[in-house]
Amino acid sequence: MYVIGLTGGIASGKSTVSSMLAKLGAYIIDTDKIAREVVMPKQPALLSIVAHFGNAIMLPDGNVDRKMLGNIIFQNPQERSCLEKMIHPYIEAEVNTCIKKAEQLGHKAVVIDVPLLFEAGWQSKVDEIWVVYVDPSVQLSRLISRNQLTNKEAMDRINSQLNITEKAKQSHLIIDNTLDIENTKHQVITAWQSICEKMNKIKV
Ligand SMILES: CC(C)(COP(=O)(O)OP(=O)(O)OC[C@H]1O[C@@H](n2cnc3c(N)ncnc32)[C@H](O)[C@@H]1O)[C@@H](O)C(=O)NCCC(=O)NCCS
Ligand SMILES: Nc1ncnc2c1ncn2[C@@H]1O[C@H](COP(=O)(O)OP(=O)(O)OP(=O)(O)O)[C@@H](O)[C@H]1O
Repeated sequence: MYVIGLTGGIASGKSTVSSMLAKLGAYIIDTDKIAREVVMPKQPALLSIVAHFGNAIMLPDGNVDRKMLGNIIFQNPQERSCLEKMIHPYIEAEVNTCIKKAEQLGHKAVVIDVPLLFEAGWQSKVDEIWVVYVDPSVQLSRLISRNQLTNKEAMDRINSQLNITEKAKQSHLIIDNTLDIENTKHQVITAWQSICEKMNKIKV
Protein backbone atom coordinates (compact mmCIF):
# COMPACT_ATOMS: atom_id res chain seq x y z
CA MET A 1 0.00 0.00 0.00
CA TYR A 2 1.36 3.38 -1.00
CA VAL A 3 0.46 5.96 1.66
CA ILE A 4 0.22 9.68 0.93
CA GLY A 5 0.04 11.98 3.95
CA LEU A 6 -1.97 15.08 3.08
CA THR A 7 -1.33 17.84 5.57
CA GLY A 8 -1.21 21.61 5.92
CA GLY A 9 -2.28 24.29 8.35
CA ILE A 10 -5.68 24.79 9.90
CA ALA A 11 -8.10 26.00 7.18
CA SER A 12 -5.41 25.73 4.51
CA GLY A 13 -7.75 23.64 2.35
CA LYS A 14 -7.04 19.97 3.18
CA SER A 15 -10.73 19.00 3.11
CA THR A 16 -11.20 20.91 -0.14
CA VAL A 17 -8.28 19.05 -1.71
CA SER A 18 -9.42 15.71 -0.21
CA SER A 19 -12.85 16.07 -1.84
CA MET A 20 -11.19 16.76 -5.18
CA LEU A 21 -8.99 13.68 -4.78
CA ALA A 22 -12.00 11.56 -3.75
CA LYS A 23 -13.78 12.61 -6.95
CA LEU A 24 -10.72 11.44 -8.88
CA GLY A 25 -11.05 8.02 -7.21
CA ALA A 26 -8.66 8.33 -4.27
CA TYR A 27 -9.36 6.45 -1.05
CA ILE A 28 -9.35 9.11 1.67
CA ILE A 29 -8.83 8.55 5.38
CA ASP A 30 -9.95 11.66 7.24
CA THR A 31 -8.35 11.91 10.70
CA ASP A 32 -10.50 14.91 11.75
CA LYS A 33 -13.57 12.72 11.15
CA ILE A 34 -11.99 9.85 13.09
CA ALA A 35 -11.09 12.26 15.92
CA ARG A 36 -14.79 13.13 16.15
CA GLU A 37 -15.89 9.47 16.10
CA VAL A 38 -13.53 8.33 18.89
CA VAL A 39 -15.07 10.82 21.34
CA MET A 40 -18.68 9.90 20.64
CA PRO A 41 -20.80 8.76 23.61
CA LYS A 42 -19.63 5.40 25.06
CA GLN A 43 -16.27 5.54 23.26
CA PRO A 44 -13.29 4.88 25.58
CA ALA A 45 -11.50 8.16 24.78
CA LEU A 46 -14.51 10.07 26.10
CA LEU A 47 -14.10 8.59 29.58
CA SER A 48 -10.51 9.86 29.83
CA ILE A 49 -11.53 13.28 28.54
CA VAL A 50 -14.29 13.68 31.12
CA ALA A 51 -12.00 12.38 33.88
CA HIS A 52 -9.41 15.02 32.99
CA PHE A 53 -11.47 18.04 31.86
CA GLY A 54 -14.52 17.44 34.05
CA ASN A 55 -18.26 17.21 33.35
CA ALA A 56 -18.36 20.87 32.34
CA ILE A 57 -16.87 19.77 29.03
CA MET A 58 -20.03 17.79 28.20
CA LEU A 59 -23.17 19.01 26.47
CA PRO A 60 -26.56 17.92 27.89
CA ASP A 61 -26.98 15.51 24.92
CA GLY A 62 -23.91 13.48 25.99
CA ASN A 63 -21.56 14.85 23.35
CA VAL A 64 -18.36 16.76 23.97
CA ASP A 65 -18.71 20.53 23.87
CA ARG A 66 -16.15 20.92 21.09
CA LYS A 67 -16.21 24.70 21.20
CA MET A 68 -15.40 24.75 24.91
CA LEU A 69 -12.72 22.08 24.57
CA GLY A 70 -11.20 23.97 21.64
CA ASN A 71 -11.11 27.18 23.67
CA ILE A 72 -9.23 25.36 26.43
CA ILE A 73 -6.68 23.49 24.37
CA PHE A 74 -5.85 26.15 21.79
CA GLN A 75 -4.89 28.54 24.61
CA ASN A 76 -2.96 26.02 26.66
CA PRO A 77 -0.25 23.79 25.14
CA GLN A 78 -0.17 21.50 28.19
CA GLU A 79 -3.90 20.80 28.01
CA ARG A 80 -3.57 20.32 24.26
CA SER A 81 -0.85 17.75 24.79
CA CYS A 82 -3.03 15.93 27.39
CA LEU A 83 -5.95 15.76 24.98
CA GLU A 84 -3.74 14.51 22.16
CA LYS A 85 -2.34 11.73 24.38
CA MET A 86 -5.92 10.61 25.10
CA ILE A 87 -7.13 10.68 21.49
CA HIS A 88 -4.20 10.03 19.14
CA PRO A 89 -3.71 6.30 19.96
CA TYR A 90 -7.35 5.65 18.98
CA ILE A 91 -6.94 7.70 15.80
CA GLU A 92 -3.82 5.77 14.87
CA ALA A 93 -5.53 2.39 15.45
CA GLU A 94 -8.50 3.42 13.29
CA VAL A 95 -6.22 4.71 10.53
CA ASN A 96 -4.48 1.31 10.45
CA THR A 97 -7.89 -0.40 10.19
CA CYS A 98 -8.88 1.91 7.32
CA ILE A 99 -5.63 1.14 5.45
CA LYS A 100 -6.39 -2.59 5.74
CA LYS A 101 -9.94 -1.98 4.44
CA ALA A 102 -8.56 -0.07 1.45
CA GLU A 103 -6.17 -2.94 0.74
CA GLN A 104 -9.06 -5.43 0.82
CA LEU A 105 -10.94 -3.24 -1.65
CA GLY A 106 -7.99 -3.48 -4.05
CA HIS A 107 -6.62 0.04 -3.68
CA LYS A 108 -2.91 0.44 -4.21
CA ALA A 109 -2.70 3.90 -2.66
CA VAL A 110 -4.47 5.78 0.12
CA VAL A 111 -4.48 9.42 1.13
CA ILE A 112 -4.50 10.21 4.85
CA ASP A 113 -5.79 13.70 5.55
CA VAL A 114 -3.87 14.41 8.73
CA PRO A 115 -3.48 18.01 9.94
CA LEU A 116 -0.90 17.12 12.59
CA LEU A 117 1.32 14.88 10.47
CA PHE A 118 4.54 16.67 11.46
CA GLU A 119 3.46 17.59 15.01
CA ALA A 120 2.51 13.96 15.75
CA GLY A 121 5.64 12.54 14.10
CA TRP A 122 3.80 10.60 11.41
CA GLN A 123 6.46 11.18 8.74
CA SER A 124 7.63 7.59 9.00
CA LYS A 125 4.08 6.23 8.56
CA VAL A 126 3.74 7.67 5.06
CA ASP A 127 5.58 7.24 1.76
CA GLU A 128 4.99 10.77 0.51
CA ILE A 129 3.96 14.05 2.14
CA TRP A 130 1.75 16.56 0.35
CA VAL A 131 1.25 19.95 1.98
CA VAL A 132 -1.76 22.10 1.18
CA TYR A 133 -0.19 25.54 1.46
CA VAL A 134 -2.00 28.86 1.69
CA ASP A 135 -0.66 32.35 2.09
CA PRO A 136 -0.78 32.99 5.88
CA SER A 137 -2.94 36.14 5.58
CA VAL A 138 -5.46 34.26 3.40
CA GLN A 139 -5.38 31.36 5.89
CA LEU A 140 -6.25 33.74 8.74
CA SER A 141 -9.15 35.34 6.91
CA ARG A 142 -10.57 31.97 5.71
CA LEU A 143 -10.35 30.57 9.24
CA ILE A 144 -12.03 33.60 10.81
CA SER A 145 -14.88 33.56 8.33
CA ARG A 146 -15.41 29.75 8.31
CA ASN A 147 -15.38 29.32 12.12
CA GLN A 148 -16.70 32.77 13.12
CA LEU A 149 -13.65 33.39 15.31
CA THR A 150 -12.05 36.54 16.65
CA ASN A 151 -8.60 37.41 15.37
CA LYS A 152 -7.07 36.16 18.65
CA GLU A 153 -8.98 32.86 18.63
CA ALA A 154 -7.88 32.23 15.05
CA MET A 155 -4.24 33.12 15.80
CA ASP A 156 -4.25 30.80 18.85
CA ARG A 157 -5.32 27.94 16.57
CA ILE A 158 -2.76 28.78 13.86
CA ASN A 159 0.03 29.13 16.44
CA SER A 160 -0.80 25.77 17.99
CA GLN A 161 0.56 24.12 14.83
CA LEU A 162 3.92 24.02 13.13
CA ASN A 163 4.26 26.99 10.81
CA ILE A 164 2.77 26.26 7.37
CA THR A 165 5.88 27.52 5.55
CA GLU A 166 8.00 25.08 7.58
CA LYS A 167 5.56 22.27 6.71
CA ALA A 168 5.83 23.15 3.03
CA LYS A 169 9.64 22.99 3.23
CA GLN A 170 9.47 19.44 4.59
CA SER A 171 7.02 18.13 1.98
CA HIS A 172 7.47 16.19 -1.27
CA LEU A 173 4.74 18.18 -3.01
CA ILE A 174 3.11 21.53 -2.35
CA ILE A 175 -0.46 22.25 -3.44
CA ASP A 176 -0.84 26.01 -3.25
CA ASN A 177 -4.47 26.79 -2.35
CA THR A 178 -4.04 30.56 -2.09
CA LEU A 179 -5.84 31.32 -5.33
CA ASP A 180 -9.25 30.15 -6.54
CA ILE A 181 -10.64 26.62 -6.50
CA GLU A 182 -10.03 26.05 -10.23
CA ASN A 183 -6.34 26.84 -9.79
CA THR A 184 -6.13 24.31 -6.95
CA LYS A 185 -8.06 21.70 -8.93
CA HIS A 186 -5.48 21.79 -11.76
CA GLN A 187 -2.67 21.13 -9.27
CA VAL A 188 -4.63 18.28 -7.66
CA ILE A 189 -5.35 16.60 -11.01
CA THR A 190 -1.68 16.78 -11.98
CA ALA A 191 -0.60 15.38 -8.61
CA TRP A 192 -3.09 12.51 -8.76
CA GLN A 193 -2.15 11.65 -12.34
CA SER A 194 1.47 11.30 -11.29
CA ILE A 195 0.44 8.90 -8.51
CA CYS A 196 -1.66 6.86 -10.95
CA GLU A 197 1.35 6.63 -13.25
CA LYS A 198 3.51 5.59 -10.33
CA MET A 199 1.05 2.83 -9.49
CA ASN A 200 1.48 1.60 -13.09
CA LYS A 201 -1.96 2.81 -14.07
CA ILE A 202 -3.51 -0.07 -12.10
CA LYS A 203 -6.69 0.78 -10.11
CA VAL A 204 -5.64 2.96 -7.18
C1 LIG B 1 -10.25 20.60 20.11
C2 LIG B 1 -11.37 20.03 19.28
C3 LIG B 1 -12.42 19.38 20.17
C4 LIG B 1 -12.04 21.18 18.49
O1 LIG B 1 -13.05 20.65 17.69
P1 LIG B 1 -13.60 21.44 16.39
O2 LIG B 1 -14.82 20.68 15.96
O3 LIG B 1 -13.76 22.88 16.73
O4 LIG B 1 -12.46 21.35 15.30
P2 LIG B 1 -12.03 20.11 14.36
O5 LIG B 1 -11.91 18.86 15.15
O6 LIG B 1 -12.92 20.08 13.16
O7 LIG B 1 -10.54 20.51 13.96
C5 LIG B 1 -10.32 21.60 13.08
C6 LIG B 1 -8.84 21.78 12.88
O8 LIG B 1 -8.23 22.18 14.09
C7 LIG B 1 -6.88 21.79 14.05
N1 LIG B 1 -6.59 20.98 15.26
C8 LIG B 1 -7.36 20.03 15.84
N2 LIG B 1 -6.75 19.51 16.91
C9 LIG B 1 -5.57 20.14 17.02
C10 LIG B 1 -4.48 20.04 17.91
N3 LIG B 1 -4.50 19.16 18.92
N4 LIG B 1 -3.41 20.85 17.71
C11 LIG B 1 -3.38 21.72 16.70
N5 LIG B 1 -4.38 21.87 15.81
C12 LIG B 1 -5.45 21.08 15.95
C13 LIG B 1 -6.69 20.94 12.79
O9 LIG B 1 -6.16 21.73 11.76
C14 LIG B 1 -8.11 20.54 12.44
O10 LIG B 1 -8.23 20.29 11.06
C15 LIG B 1 -10.83 18.97 18.26
O11 LIG B 1 -10.09 19.59 17.26
C16 LIG B 1 -10.03 17.86 18.89
O12 LIG B 1 -10.58 16.97 19.49
N6 LIG B 1 -8.67 17.92 18.75
C17 LIG B 1 -7.80 16.90 19.29
C18 LIG B 1 -7.67 15.74 18.35
C19 LIG B 1 -6.68 16.02 17.25
O13 LIG B 1 -5.48 16.11 17.50
N7 LIG B 1 -7.20 16.15 16.02
C20 LIG B 1 -6.42 16.40 14.86
C21 LIG B 1 -6.52 15.24 13.91
S1 LIG B 1 -5.18 14.13 14.16
N1 LIG C 1 -9.25 28.07 -3.06
C1 LIG C 1 -10.16 28.53 -2.18
N2 LIG C 1 -10.73 29.73 -2.39
C2 LIG C 1 -11.63 30.22 -1.49
N3 LIG C 1 -12.02 29.60 -0.37
C3 LIG C 1 -11.47 28.40 -0.12
C4 LIG C 1 -10.52 27.80 -1.01
N4 LIG C 1 -10.14 26.61 -0.48
C5 LIG C 1 -10.82 26.46 0.67
N5 LIG C 1 -11.62 27.52 0.89
C6 LIG C 1 -12.47 27.76 2.09
O1 LIG C 1 -11.55 27.92 3.17
C7 LIG C 1 -12.03 27.26 4.33
C8 LIG C 1 -11.00 26.22 4.78
O2 LIG C 1 -10.93 25.17 3.83
P1 LIG C 1 -10.96 23.64 4.30
O3 LIG C 1 -12.10 23.41 5.24
O4 LIG C 1 -10.86 22.80 3.09
O5 LIG C 1 -9.59 23.62 5.13
P2 LIG C 1 -8.96 22.47 6.04
O6 LIG C 1 -7.50 22.56 5.86
O7 LIG C 1 -9.61 21.16 5.74
O8 LIG C 1 -9.40 22.98 7.48
P3 LIG C 1 -9.16 22.27 8.93
O9 LIG C 1 -7.73 22.33 9.22
O10 LIG C 1 -9.89 23.12 9.88
O11 LIG C 1 -9.72 20.90 8.83
C9 LIG C 1 -13.38 26.67 3.97
O12 LIG C 1 -14.37 27.59 4.37
C10 LIG C 1 -13.32 26.56 2.45
O13 LIG C 1 -14.58 26.61 1.85
